[in-house]
Amino acid sequence: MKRPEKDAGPTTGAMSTEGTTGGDPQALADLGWRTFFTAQIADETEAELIPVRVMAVNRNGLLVSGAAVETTVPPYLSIEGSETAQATVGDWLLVDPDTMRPERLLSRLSLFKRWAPGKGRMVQLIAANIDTLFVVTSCNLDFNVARLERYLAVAREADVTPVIVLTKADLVDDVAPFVETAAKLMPGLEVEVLDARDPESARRLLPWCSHGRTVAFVGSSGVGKSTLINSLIGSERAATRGIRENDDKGQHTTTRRELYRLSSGGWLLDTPGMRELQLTNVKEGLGRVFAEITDLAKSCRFTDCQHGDEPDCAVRAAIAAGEMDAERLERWRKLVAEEAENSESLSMARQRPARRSTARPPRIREDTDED
Ligand SMILES: Nc1nc2c(ncn2[C@@H]2O[C@H](COP(=O)(O)OP(=O)(O)OP(=O)(O)O)[C@@H](O)[C@H]2O)c(=O)[nH]1
Ligand SMILES: [Zn+2]
Repeated sequence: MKRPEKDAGPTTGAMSTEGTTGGDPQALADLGWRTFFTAQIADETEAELIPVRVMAVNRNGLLVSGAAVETTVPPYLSIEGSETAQATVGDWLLVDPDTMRPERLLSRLSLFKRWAPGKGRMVQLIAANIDTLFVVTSCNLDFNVARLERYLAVAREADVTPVIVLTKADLVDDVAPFVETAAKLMPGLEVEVLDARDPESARRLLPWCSHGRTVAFVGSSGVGKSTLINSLIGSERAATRGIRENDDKGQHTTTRRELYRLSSGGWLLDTPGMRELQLTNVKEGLGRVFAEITDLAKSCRFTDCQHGDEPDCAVRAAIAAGEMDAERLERWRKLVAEEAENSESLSMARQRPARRSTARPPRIREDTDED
């Protein structure tokens, strides 16, 4: 199926919502609705349904918001056995206005998921319809290009635009080498550098956090994510503290994952799953991050060239000519190997349990509090 065009750019202003009857178009646009979703409404019957966004996944249902609607609806379960069979936080659903049952899950702009081994668990959905992933690292000890490339690959695999955020700019004499190194890690990559403690400097992230846009943060502990999030959430900062305190004490929380409103009109998706993004099944993402290697490899003599000692290797020729960094190739090699090993060990772990009938759809499981 051909996907409708996504709306482009971080600073896109008003988003069209014509074609829905789910209430005030502006209220829907505020929640992140855009033409990509409108275009999926098939017919008049579907136009009668109410579009709602999943704000949190609870044990007993989905907390959803729409235009003048905020309620809990039963879990969405489709008969199709695929990753579209369940709704996750950030998803858009069409619900029946009379029964308030979810009737349809709309195609996603992006999807973070992870593969889990054992007990028939396969795909765990983490979050849908995130526009921007802020990959946070500090301009000091935490700065590690291979780790950044790993996050970038996971973001690109999920169809999310990553933005590198370099914090602790105040602790180094010269930020230029960090910015320069980071910017080269992926074609078109944007890099922001700031002191996360300064609320004025956190404003640098606002272009991605405008009305209806959804963002998430990843990065090692202590790099400044919470500090930045508190600046962006503004008056609603207590909400974030709330989940953190609950998580830290391991308390049972009914809404473990949620979308938070940012003072700029955007949404922050902050979930434990986001903080544990893994390098599995991200072959395509790696190809996009290391686009120059993927491109050069097309000119290697052998289609399966490993860019080692094969003759007529275009990648090694580029390194010899000083057009490419040998260390970059080395990191690519390691990440590809790591990705293959992780993905392989997961698929082995999945095959180990007694085989089920092939007629049965793959099981999809949300990550719940037992994890
Ligand atoms: N000097 C300086 N300190 C910072 C900056 N950003 C964060 N810090 C400090 O670093 C410490 C850790 O910041 P947090 O915002 O808690 O880091 P985090 O990424 O949320 O860490 P986790 O919650 O463990 O994931 C705090 O004491 C912050 O005040 C910065 O840009 N400059
Ligand atoms: Zn080659």
